[in-house]
Amino acid sequence: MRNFISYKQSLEILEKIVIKTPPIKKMFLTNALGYVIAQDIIADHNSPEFPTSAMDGYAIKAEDIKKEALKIIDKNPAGSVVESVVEHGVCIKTFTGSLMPKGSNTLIPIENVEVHEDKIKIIKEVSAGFAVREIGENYKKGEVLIKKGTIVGFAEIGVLASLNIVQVPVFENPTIAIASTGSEILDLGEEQTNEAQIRSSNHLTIEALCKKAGANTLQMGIVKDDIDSITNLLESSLLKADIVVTTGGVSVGDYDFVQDVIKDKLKAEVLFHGVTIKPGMHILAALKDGKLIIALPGFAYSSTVCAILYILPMIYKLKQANEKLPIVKAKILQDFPRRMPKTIFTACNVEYKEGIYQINFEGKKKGTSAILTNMLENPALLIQDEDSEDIKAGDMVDILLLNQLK
Ligand SMILES: Nc1nc2c(c(=O)[nH]1)N[C@H]1C(S)=C(S)[C@@H](COP(=O)(O)OP(=O)(O)OC[C@H]3O[C@@H](n4cnc5c(N)ncnc54)[C@H](O)[C@@H]3O)O[C@H]1N2
Ligand code: MOO
Repeated sequence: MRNFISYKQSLEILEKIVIKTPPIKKMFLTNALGYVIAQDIIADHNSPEFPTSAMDGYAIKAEDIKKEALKIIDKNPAGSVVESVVEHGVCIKTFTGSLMPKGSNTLIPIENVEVHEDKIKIIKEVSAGFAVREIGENYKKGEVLIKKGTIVGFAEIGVLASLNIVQVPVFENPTIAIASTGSEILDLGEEQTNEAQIRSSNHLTIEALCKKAGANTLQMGIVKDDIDSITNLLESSLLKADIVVTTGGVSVGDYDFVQDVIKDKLKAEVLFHGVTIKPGMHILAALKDGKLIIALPGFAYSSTVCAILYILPMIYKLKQANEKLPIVKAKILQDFPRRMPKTIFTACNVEYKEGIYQINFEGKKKGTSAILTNMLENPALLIQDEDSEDIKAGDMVDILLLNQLK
């Protein structure tokens, strides 16, 4: 008899394991999108470095705001450094992005003045320091701007560019090898020769999930339920990848050989085989030569849910990203009794309405763990803990937002 463990225990085991992490490399800034920053990014200068005008207007001394007229003594376009100094009774025409001229501390916008020949008359006053961007307004020298572990997105690209960081230190993305097992499954385009054959979807669903999470993927192919073929497939996968994912062949059937290969042929260290979750109870995780093997059940919904619950967090861990599964609270719109003493993940529809997430089950099909179409459109997974009560309409529940997976 296998020893089934709880979902929580299975996560704790994976949290603790030590696997080889991919190395750090430098990437050209615009290619770094989606990678994880490998060190804190610290500002090496103040931004702006000098008081800078935030509007088009006239640089003045604040004390002159009530003066009858101020003489325009110079023009100060952005990108040049004006030599003239603002003394009492004068101003310098200054533009958005120009450095404030020496002696000035306030910018009076052009809308607030009347110009008479070489003089301005202030018709609407502003407070001292108006429209002046102070030194370090954006960031100060020594400030940690981007933390190690952050995924590079559009804002990070912009901030790195402003720091003139051309080569960004990032963690190499992990490589996931995906292998599908099953004598009945056919790859895309492969000719069907009997009625019992079905198209394999698992390998492509898992590849899509892994790629979206930023991992490199290797399709290792589809093999029949045969010990030697599965052994070869796993051995070659382990040489090439950080994590090897298989689907099929992990339950109790006569032809479920994946578990035998992992345990008896590869002699891998089994971390767990069997978790009290629905779907995915037969999941097996093992370590071999510092690499992780995760064998998922064959059913399409089971393997997809398990890939989300187990593979994605491992990718985040290997990439060393500060990333978590998007689990939020939602209001459930119908009663939902507890079906079994397991952690259950049920596909539902999610909508953001009246300031909260709301879930319903309209159009969701009931049946086995083969139903992947329940994950189309605006899906989420309702999470029922192992020791939870029956859910009542209107309760706030935990859901995993599938369209917000990284
Ligand atoms: N007597 C028992 N039978 C089953 C049990 C059990 O505890 N006792 N568990 C059931 C559960 S739960 C699951 S989940 C499945 C898992 O079985 P396996 O991991 O061994 O998977 P297979 O038997 O190989 O396949 C299951 C199902 O999925 C289809 N499949 C397989 N590969 C793919 C693929 N790449 N793409 C799409 N679909 C695939 C396969 O044709 C089967 O229909 O076992 C239950 N049985
Ligand atoms: O493990 Mo199965 O995936 O529970 O249906």
